[in-house]
Amino acid sequence: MSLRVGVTGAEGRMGREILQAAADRDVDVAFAVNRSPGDTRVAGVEVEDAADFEELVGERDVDVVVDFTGPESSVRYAAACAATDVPIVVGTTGFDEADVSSLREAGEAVPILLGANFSRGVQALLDAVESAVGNLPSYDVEVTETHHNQKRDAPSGTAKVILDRIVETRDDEETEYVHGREGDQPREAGEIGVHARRAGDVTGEHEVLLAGNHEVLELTHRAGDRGVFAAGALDAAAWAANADAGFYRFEEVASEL
Ligand SMILES: NC(=O)C1=CN([C@@H]2O[C@H](COP(=O)(O)OP(=O)(O)OC[C@H]3O[C@@H](n4cnc5c(N)ncnc54)[C@H](OP(=O)(O)O)[C@@H]3O)[C@@H](O)[C@H]2O)C=CC1
Ligand SMILES: O=C(O)C1=N[C@H](C(=O)O)C[C@H](O)C1
Repeated sequence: MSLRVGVTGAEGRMGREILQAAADRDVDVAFAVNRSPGDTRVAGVEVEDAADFEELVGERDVDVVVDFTGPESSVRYAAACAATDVPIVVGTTGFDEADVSSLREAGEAVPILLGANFSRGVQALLDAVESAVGNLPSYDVEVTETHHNQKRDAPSGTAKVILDRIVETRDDEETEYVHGREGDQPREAGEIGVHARRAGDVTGEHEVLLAGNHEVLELTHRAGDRGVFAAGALDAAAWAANADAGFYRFEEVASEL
């Protein structure tokens, strides 16, 4: 039987990609919602009002919800999923610690799968970063991300996951993030520079630069199309639909998909 998904943020950049990818791979759409639904259909699917999410997720036959919206709504949708026993894959970024605690709490009732980047290439980038940082412990590290001019959160969710991986690998309590630099600000030991650029319609780029000992290593991922995120999110949805309740991160389960 084919997977039945509920889609939030259906008229957003990612919501549209998810609905198109669902149509392309014969995934059924139980419902699609947007905060301010327009009159048009997206990939042949009628878009309903996100105000009715709690009713729709309880009443429609849905295996898993796929959510790319904003932190407030994702927390609300995850709580409604927990109350109705429906797993949810969350692609939204920009959460604060309280939001993540709320998502974890929802994970006590249903599978909650959080992924800041559903591309396969970024999962490989994380492994490459771990290897490079582990092998070059004394090198300076700078992380730069570039996105389209409509992106709200900075640094990107992916950059934060990359930073977490660097810090876990270094295991150095002195590490401090420096977001951009200005004025008289020489580099301190233990610093990791973090740079967020916003321009045009760039889909998403992440670069990790390691420099020391008269050499430079650059590890870069560029997404050419949002379809890579949608494909990974639907793979994750198929996994989450059959998982046990719990709070999962995409980078922990990606190799199983
Ligand atoms: N994990 C991954 O692989 C990826 C993650 N993302 C993340 O997904 C999220 C959405 O990105 P994108 O599609 O580009 O954004 P868009 O702004 O294009 O779309 C977001 C959609 O969700 C709705 N929405 C936004 N914020 C809220 C909110 N607070 N409450 C309710 N509805 C909301 C909007 O509806 P309305 O227009 O009515 O407000 C809109 O339709 C971002 O956090 C982004 O960083 C993006 C790409 C890949
Ligand atoms: O907002 C985006 O567009 C993207 N957001 C994600 C993030 O914040 O890391 C993933 C991707 O880079 C595109």
